[in-house]
Amino acid sequence: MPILTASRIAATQAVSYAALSLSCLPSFTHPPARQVIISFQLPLNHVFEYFRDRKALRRFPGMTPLAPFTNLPYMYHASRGRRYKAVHEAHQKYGPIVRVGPNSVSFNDVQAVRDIYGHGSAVRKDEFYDVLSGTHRHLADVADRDDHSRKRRVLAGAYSQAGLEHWEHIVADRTRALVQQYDRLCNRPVYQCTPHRDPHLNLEHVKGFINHRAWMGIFAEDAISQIGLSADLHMIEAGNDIVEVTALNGKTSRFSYREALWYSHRIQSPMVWSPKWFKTLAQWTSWHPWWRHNDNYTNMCVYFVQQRLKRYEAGEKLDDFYTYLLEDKYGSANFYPMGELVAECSIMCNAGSDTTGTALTNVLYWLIKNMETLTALRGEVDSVLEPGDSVAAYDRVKHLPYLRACLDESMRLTPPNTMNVPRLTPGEGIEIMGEWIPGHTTVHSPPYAMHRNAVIFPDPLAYRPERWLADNAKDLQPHFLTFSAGARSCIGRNITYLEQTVVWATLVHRYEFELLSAGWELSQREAFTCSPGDMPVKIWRREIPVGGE
Ligand code: HEM
Repeated sequence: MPILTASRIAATQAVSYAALSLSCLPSFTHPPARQVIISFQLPLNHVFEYFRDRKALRRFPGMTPLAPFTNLPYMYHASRGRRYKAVHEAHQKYGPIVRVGPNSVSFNDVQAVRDIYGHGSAVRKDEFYDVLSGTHRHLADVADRDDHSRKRRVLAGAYSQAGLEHWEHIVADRTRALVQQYDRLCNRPVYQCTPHRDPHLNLEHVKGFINHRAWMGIFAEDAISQIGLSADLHMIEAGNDIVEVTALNGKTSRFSYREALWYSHRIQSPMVWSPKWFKTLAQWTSWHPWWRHNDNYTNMCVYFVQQRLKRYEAGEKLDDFYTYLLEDKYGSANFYPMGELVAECSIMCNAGSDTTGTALTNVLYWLIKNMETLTALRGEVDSVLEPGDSVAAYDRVKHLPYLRACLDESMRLTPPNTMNVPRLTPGEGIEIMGEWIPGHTTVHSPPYAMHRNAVIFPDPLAYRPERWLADNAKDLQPHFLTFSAGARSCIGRNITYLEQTVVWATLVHRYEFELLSAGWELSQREAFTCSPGDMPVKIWRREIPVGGE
């Protein structure tokens, strides 16, 4: 712990008296004058806390000069969708430990990943999750360890590698529907915008192209609704992700699943980085139309669960995630409250669609930009599939090393989850990277920056799947933070690999692709996850060589 010097104590006391004198303003002060004084008091308190430095965090460089005083710079970058880049740039400039807010420190080092996220670490989920949670906690936002273990045990079978056989046929079926659409669009390409539309794109100019971003979002949403709740939304067949939902008040509405999720992320993601202010800021911005999307998303989850419960009560035997939630392994009802069932639906439809849709989009971008890689991948896929196979059988492609390396390399360069997933140090404090961090401090590691460490990933900006096949490939894993790490890492990673593997083996086997132009770049914008913008792609059927011709 740091030792206070005499000069530091004097400075601390001086600021302390200034702040104290303001907070003890006599009640007879004229109201407007009082407001003016209070508006000065707020920033002064921040300055006071900075010099007081109770937690000795002043030893770490600030992400910006203002960051040690206020969360505003972090929130500002979040509102512009480039928080992850600002953190990366700060680490490049100042080193592996950077203070990103008055009570928030980012650690860009694998030792920190072990200390913060590792099994056995005493940190817990940050207040960030508390303010975002609803009446009931779900698997991702529950802070209590026992409650988390209980939830994770209940769902473990559904998410396990062995459990994948239950979902393979759904993924194959949805991929088949996608192929039917892409076959149709080969002849008559139709460009559809999504919430990720790029304002700089001249839409006239993209005639003859499909929006691959939109289709990957639709695929992921359709697949997870079916895997999770047996909800046959058939969005791929419809060619859009419009859901029709009856809310508890009996009102029926139609809206885009993706829009509901995306705009509710957009409105919440900047303000949540100041958890103490979140509720106030939400109230102040309650007029904003994006909050309506948040309501839509909640209504959608409630509706999905109601529909699923109706089928359960009618005695229908279904095979989906909800079977695990509704009954134990002996078939006895679990009787979870409705709020908990809705909360689990919310995380499943969110984490299970947004991230995978993003990952599926990014892979194609990197493959088209690196044609020799695409050719090598095709060679591998063609070697195990027949020319006439319209959908890749998972059994044939699940162990293809180059395919897996292509997926991992895309998720390294463009991790769908760029967020520094925040954790709170325990009351007694902990040591991170050899530094003592006092209790109740927000700590985290940045995937985007970790994945650009040139020592671990030489030539870090190059898309080079071969690095995942090299002799030292195992050593890269602890630096790969796409799915976070430890006991709270992603439980859905087997599901997303299943989806990505089948979709990409199928698509590279069947189609050729072209971007709008050689220099065209895919935009990325972070809300909670980092979402690619719309992606115009020209597709056409391949002439598949028969018998190794
Ligand atoms: C490329 C795809 C995916 C990525 C990049 C990803 C990433 C992550 C990350 C970084 C976390 C930790 C979040 C935190 O600590 O706040 C997480 C947790 C979680 N993910 Fe995923 N995920 C993906 C796919 C999925 C899928 C397909 C599902 C569901 C079907 C899913 C469900 C979950 C759940 C329930 C948690 C909470 C786990 C816990 O706290 O025990 N994810 N994911």
